[in-house]
Amino acid sequence: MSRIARALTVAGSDSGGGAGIQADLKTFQELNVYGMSAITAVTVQNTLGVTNVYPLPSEATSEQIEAVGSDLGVDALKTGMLFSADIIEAVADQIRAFSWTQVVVDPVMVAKGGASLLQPEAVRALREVLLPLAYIVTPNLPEAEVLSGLSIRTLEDRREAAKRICAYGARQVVIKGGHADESGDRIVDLYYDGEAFTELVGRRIPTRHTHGTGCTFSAALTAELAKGALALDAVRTARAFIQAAIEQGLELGQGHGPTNHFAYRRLLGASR
Ligand SMILES: Nc1ncnc2c1ncn2[C@@H]1O[C@H](COP(=O)(O)OP(=O)(O)OP(=O)(O)O)[C@@H](O)[C@H]1O
Ligand SMILES: Cc1ncc(CO)c(N)n1
Repeated sequence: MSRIARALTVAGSDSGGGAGIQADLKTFQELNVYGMSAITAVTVQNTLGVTNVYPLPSEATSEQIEAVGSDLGVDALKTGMLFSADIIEAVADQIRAFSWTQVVVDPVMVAKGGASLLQPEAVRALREVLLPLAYIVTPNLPEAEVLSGLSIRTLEDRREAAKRICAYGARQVVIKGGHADESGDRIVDLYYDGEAFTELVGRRIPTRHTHGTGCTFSAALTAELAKGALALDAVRTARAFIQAAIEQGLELGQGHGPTNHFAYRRLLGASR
């Protein structure tokens, strides 16, 4: 039997189970990848929002990465909520020490309800220390504005922002369109590989249950890279995964509920 692909998530814990480490591990499992985690912070969170954040010392994250990297091995990893510049530096040191290249950076900054998941003074470290190590970076529109320093209104602005983000050293970027024009009936995620743009157009699903969409999308992308997929193929699968997960929502909680991490498996089962 060939060895199972292994993915690591370096992110925060979401007690509500829809985002963060929990969403990542569920997604890895659904895509037949062995999942591991290095926790950066514990959030007190449900579908109504984040009520507290308890960051871990950066050594705790660093040691978790070292423990799994030196023993189980990592084919691809993603970063999510990193919270502080110290944690970003520690994660970057480990990525360099292991010479990992299949690195997805989801530059998580703010939770849906507005709680800060990244200290403002850590943005610079994210841009200057982590982006150069990223194989693919997956900002939403507000995050792309912060990283690029541009205000993004049109698709042309998005292209310019993607170019600037790649200029910081990221190999490829996907600027996600979830936050664009809420009334439109389509969503465009823009992929840029440093040379060419690809627009991934999908149907916007009218729902408030979109908690953890970004985490789930970047986790699916990481799982596909761990299995050896090419970048654009991995992006397409991740889109299909999140589309199904939003479409077949679970209707849980009183606020922004989680997506359905089982949905893609059911979709594949139905097409067989
Ligand atoms: N209502 C929707 N219908 C269909 N696809 C969606 C919808 N909302 C988001 N997506 C898709 O989900 C993925 C994540 O996009 P989004 O812009 O919501 O990320 P995010 O803001 O980082 O998410 P979060 O911070 O909640 O984890 C993208 O591929 C996007 O196209
Ligand atoms: C722990 C955590 N990471 C990321 C997000 C962004 O969705 C969240 N809400 N919580």
